[in-house]
Amino acid sequence: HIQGTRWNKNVITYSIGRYTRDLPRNTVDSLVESAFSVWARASSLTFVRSHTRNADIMVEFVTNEHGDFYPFDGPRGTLAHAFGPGLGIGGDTHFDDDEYWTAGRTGFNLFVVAAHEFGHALGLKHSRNRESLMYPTYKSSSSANLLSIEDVANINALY
Ligand SMILES: COc1ccc(S(=O)(=O)[C@H](CC(=O)O)C(F)F)cc1
Ligand SMILES: [Zn+2]
Ligand SMILES: [Zn+2]
Repeated sequence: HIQGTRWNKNVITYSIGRYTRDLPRNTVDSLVESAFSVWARASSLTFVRSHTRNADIMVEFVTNEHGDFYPFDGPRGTLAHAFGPGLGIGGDTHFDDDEYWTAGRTGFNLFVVAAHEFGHALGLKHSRNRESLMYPTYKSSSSANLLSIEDVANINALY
């Protein structure tokens, strides 16, 4: 994902394309909004939802081959991916719809995975700190605010 390192603006738009059938649409909308607000609360960034396809961050649920060079892999394995900041596909965030997406502790928690992916969409890399949201492996953290001190420091070092 060869992209720039950061967005050159503080107001970032997102839109939601194809949805999953695992959850009601308005649940997906609110979990996505909550995942963005985790980063908004910790930084000077603001996220605005748009209903056009030319938003900065396109959020979609897709399976297998889906038009970029990173096809998904069926159930388990890769859960999602996000491109770093940039024009076009930059920032776009895809969720593998062969996973079972939930708002709770079964399946994969959409809020937790989205918050991690949006970290990548903002330009953050993985952390080696198990407490960090940007640690490379999934765990269904129940805590309302997922960010570690390191995550807050990293997003503020970037913006
Ligand atoms: C905590 O959030 C996540 C952890 C691990 C993943 S992942 O297992 O899909 C990961 C992709 C990623 O780190 O974004 C893997 F390389 F595919 C996604 C979100
Ligand atoms: Zn993709
Ligand atoms: Zn990651």
